Amino acid sequence: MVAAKICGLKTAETVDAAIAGGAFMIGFNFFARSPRSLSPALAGELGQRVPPTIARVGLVVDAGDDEIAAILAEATLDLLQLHGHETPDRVAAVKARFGLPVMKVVSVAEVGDVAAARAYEDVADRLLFDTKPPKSLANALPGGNAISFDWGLLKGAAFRLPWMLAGGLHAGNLAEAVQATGARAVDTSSGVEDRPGEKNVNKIKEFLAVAHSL
Ligand SMILES: O=C(O)c1ccccc1N[C@@H]1O[C@H](COP(=O)(O)O)[C@@H](O)[C@H]1O
Repeated sequence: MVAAKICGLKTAETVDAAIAGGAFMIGFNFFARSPRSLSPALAGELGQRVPPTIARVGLVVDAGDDEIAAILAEATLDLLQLHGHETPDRVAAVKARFGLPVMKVVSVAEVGDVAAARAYEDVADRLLFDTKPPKSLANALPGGNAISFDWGLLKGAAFRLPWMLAGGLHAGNLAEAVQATGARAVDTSSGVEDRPGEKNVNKIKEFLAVAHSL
């Protein structure tokens, strides 16, 4: 069984689908430019539907302390996903200031990017490997672009922290991605949508069923 996180949820119906399907984490996106972003107040409300066995993850991108504090004032979160260019020192500072575990996203395009994850092994609680947004993609988001990276780059890699795979994952490519990387946890956002920001409960269900079959 591969553990799965469903990210970018912003309705009760889709949160309930992720819970019913057995997601081990659900993600709320606070990056304002994303079609998946929601207000801290709505995340707080939706988070109350989530049982304590499932982690509520808050996704932020290069957020300052004030922004994170404003989110946490309205939404109870169990984990912060830092999806920007946060340095190891910044990761350590966020953990110390807010007392929450941190998952650092490492953006991957080439083998050196995977090696760069080592710098976070002493400060983060988890790593998440996602596709580096291609320069050729106008208005690319820092993540959530439905693009996979070369999974072979992770083959045989071992880390001192639990890690997850993300980037363009959907029910149709999940088995191959897991086989290629050895990932035991995966994350998706656009792979369970009909269009950017619009999740489909059947796709959520299907993605989770495939993950749990692996
Ligand atoms: O989904 C977004 O809009 C987003 C915006 C800014 C940073 C990260 C974002 N999404 C995260 O990116 C990965 C991969 O997403 P996808 O499956 O390729 O759509 C995942 O962690 C998303 O939560």
